[in-house]
Amino acid sequence: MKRNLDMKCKDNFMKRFKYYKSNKPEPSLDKVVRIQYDIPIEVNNISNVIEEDSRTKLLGLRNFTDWKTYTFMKHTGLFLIANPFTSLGQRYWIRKCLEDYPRKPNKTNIDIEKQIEDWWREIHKSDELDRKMQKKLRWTTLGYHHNWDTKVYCEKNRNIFPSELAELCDVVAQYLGYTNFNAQAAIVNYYHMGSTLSAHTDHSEVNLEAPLFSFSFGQSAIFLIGGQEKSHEPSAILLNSGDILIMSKEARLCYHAVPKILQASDQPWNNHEELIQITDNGKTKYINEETIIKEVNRNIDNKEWTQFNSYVEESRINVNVRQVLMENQERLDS
Ligand SMILES: O=C(O)CCC(=O)C(=O)O
Ligand SMILES: [Fe+2]
Repeated sequence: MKRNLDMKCKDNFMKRFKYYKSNKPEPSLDKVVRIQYDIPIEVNNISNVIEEDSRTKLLGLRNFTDWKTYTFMKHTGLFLIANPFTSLGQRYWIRKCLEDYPRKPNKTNIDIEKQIEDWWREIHKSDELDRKMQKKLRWTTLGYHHNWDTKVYCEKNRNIFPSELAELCDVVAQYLGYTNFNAQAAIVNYYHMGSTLSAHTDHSEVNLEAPLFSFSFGQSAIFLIGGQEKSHEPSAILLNSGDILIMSKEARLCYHAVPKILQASDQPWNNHEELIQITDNGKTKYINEETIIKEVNRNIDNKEWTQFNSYVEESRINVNVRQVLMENQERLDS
């Protein structure tokens, strides 16, 4: 009994999780690392001088020179790129996560209850939005589908990974000096205002050396990251729309969680000066240029954008991308 109590006391992660999850009383944000306002003492602003990549424009990103990148003193291998997306870029990615990614053959949490071919179309098929079905979507998996029971990936449970998301990860990986990153699996998480994600580590991938890329859109979140044991006191970081978090090296296998979703202080997806048409731009690795130009630019039209806007006004979307295989490995069974 006593031992049990001691063990529980050592779970500093859980203690923090409960503190930030609480609604009554609301947690203080004083100790949350918030890079939005000024540079807190816990982080270092690193400047990465790297040649521009012509693909940034196509993917809704600003030029590398405008990116603000931070490392964390207490968390080696953890990087935060503060929203490098333009407003139009955010709109494009939010729309992809809602309209395209939950579509079959991709898997969603709704599958066990009902197979829905096209979730976004389904919830909008009558004049009135199906709010119940809208709220039901909690995750979608892409590429190698994460198996939530066995935690094992397999070839039979794999679909083509979206080319635009592979291209986006390739650009961010190159920016950080990872020249061989290959996006092969993703979980898209959908959070509503009361949603949480409990403490876990992501260790199903064969390749645990490759970094993990996490993109956040819509409402904000308190993100907790600790060490490889739950006894480590975690840090709380505010993640805003457009932020990219990279878990690499020591941070790759650390416990993390989302105890709270917070109302965003602004809407970077609705900054009208940044809704500027993109044009032809040079070499790409995976995507078809014409397609992406068309798909990005149609979001300038506020009418086309309305339904997606309503969704992100009360939800957060997180896209969590991993490389599964070792370098030069083509399949799990090879
Ligand atoms: O929503 C987040 O920021 C984290 C999601 C996550 O950790 C995961 O999908 O494994
Ligand atoms: Fe995770």
